[in-house]
Amino acid sequence: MKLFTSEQILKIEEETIKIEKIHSLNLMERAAEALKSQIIEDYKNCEKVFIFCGNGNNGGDGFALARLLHYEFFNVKIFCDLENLNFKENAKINFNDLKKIKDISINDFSEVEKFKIDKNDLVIDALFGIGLNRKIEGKSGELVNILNEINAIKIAVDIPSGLFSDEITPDDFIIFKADKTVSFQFWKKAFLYPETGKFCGEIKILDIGLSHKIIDSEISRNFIIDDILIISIYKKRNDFSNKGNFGNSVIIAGSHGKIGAAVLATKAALRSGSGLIFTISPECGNFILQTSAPEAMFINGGENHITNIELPKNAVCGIGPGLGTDEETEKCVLNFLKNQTKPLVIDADALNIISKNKSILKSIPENSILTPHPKEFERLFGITQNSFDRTDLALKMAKELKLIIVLKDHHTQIITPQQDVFYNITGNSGMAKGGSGDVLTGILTSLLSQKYSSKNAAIFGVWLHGKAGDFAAEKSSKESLLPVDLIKKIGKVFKYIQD
Ligand SMILES: NC(=O)C1=CN([C@@H]2O[C@H](COP(=O)(O)OP(=O)(O)OC[C@H]3O[C@@H](n4cnc5c(N)ncnc54)[C@H](OP(=O)(O)O)[C@@H]3O)[C@@H](O)[C@H]2O)[C@H](O)CC1
Ligand SMILES: [K+]
Repeated sequence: MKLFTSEQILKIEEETIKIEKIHSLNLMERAAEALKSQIIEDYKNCEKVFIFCGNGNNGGDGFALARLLHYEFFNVKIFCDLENLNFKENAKINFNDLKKIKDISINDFSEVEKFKIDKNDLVIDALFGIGLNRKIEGKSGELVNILNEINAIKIAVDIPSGLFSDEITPDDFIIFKADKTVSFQFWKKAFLYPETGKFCGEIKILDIGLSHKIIDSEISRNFIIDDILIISIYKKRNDFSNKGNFGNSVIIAGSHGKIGAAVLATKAALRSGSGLIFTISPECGNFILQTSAPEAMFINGGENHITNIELPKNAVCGIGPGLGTDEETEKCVLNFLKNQTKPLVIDADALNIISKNKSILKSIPENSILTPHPKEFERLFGITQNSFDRTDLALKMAKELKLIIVLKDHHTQIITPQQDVFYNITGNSGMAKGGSGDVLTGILTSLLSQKYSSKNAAIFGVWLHGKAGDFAAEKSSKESLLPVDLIKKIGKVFKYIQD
């Protein structure tokens, strides 16, 4: 799914109106209908609904929703700025329609504290949408501050009021804190970054029937990884095949005390479809690896840490988990990287070694996949002001070095040398634990060895890793989820794609 800026969304909206020969009011009605259905689905037993409306089209959505919910027997109360009824056209039409319904009370923002709002009531924010262009101040600002203190179920229409859709919102802005954001047709960039996403709660995207023809022709370099994209990437296994058809994955990982990282990466690679798996690890891990992952072949790379890397034929490598940064390992890894010609997966301590020897970056084979978490990224490429800027710097580095950067975060991004950004929306906070990254390295190496392009391996692997985490968390809980649980769910994810 493409990710658009607010300007592009407006354009798509206008062109849909033109080619479908409809009035913009129809789109507002569709939006309100979709909102109503979602609220009935999620909160049908909720009695009181408090809707707060601004003067633009976001407010118009709120007025139209109030009318529709009233006809569904909800007790609806509307709040707007009665001292400034300077509405945009469609908001005005819906406001006037609402005034005709005598059972809906219309109140001024300043009256909110006269009402008893219960924890099971709905507070709906339709103050500002993607048209926000400055800080919320004055009466609306005071209102948002009050709403943020109320204990109720809080829903934002399209985007929490006060957030910019496409860029970082300054720290001093007043922003509605939603439990759920019900947004129209597209994800917005603000939902995907930690600084702004924390205001959005759960995200629900509603189809309001904007023209697919227009959406397809509108160019974007930003994408949400959805099931449609994954199905288009997934390569069905040919029945007439043998282990030689699915590549040789080589996991280069582990050191004394960190053999677990090698085990996790190896097991994840085994579960992700590669034909043969080799693990290059120090001798101290031999018994552990052979016992816990007997399907993989052990190659001795040193005594207690890796000092020597000898690859089998046709190897596709993933290097880094648990290597440590011993001087000998550092020398060995740098020498190894210098001599590679095929794309490989580079993670964890291999990234830390590169950070200390940045000149090696230029020798890394094109289209290799680097998987830094924010700290590793900072060590590699420098500090940025915020996570939006981090994406920009990653784009620059991916282009300059011709590498795929997997920027690990709550919504991990896959950044390509061609300057595309793919945002992942699978995964959960239960995966924020040591060892999860090792599992990802195993999956990515395995996919790369099966001849997925680097870009597709990164997109597919990151999505698969998150989806496995979601399946695992469903079964137990985020707290108790372990990286080994992800590995156990990889099979279920493949089954999900095939069905
Ligand atoms: N995407 C779609 O296809 C549809 C979207 N809908 C809804 O429409 C809003 C966007 O509506 P819009 O009217 O463009 O914008 P807002 O409602 O967000 O804001 C209205 C105006 O408010 C002014 N503004 C901006 N920031 C502030 C502020 N901090 N304080 C006060 N006023 C502010 C600004 O006007 P100015 O002239 O003052 O600059 C805005 O124009 C979208 O989010 C959806 O909810 C449709 O209903 C369905 C189709
Ligand atoms: K809003």
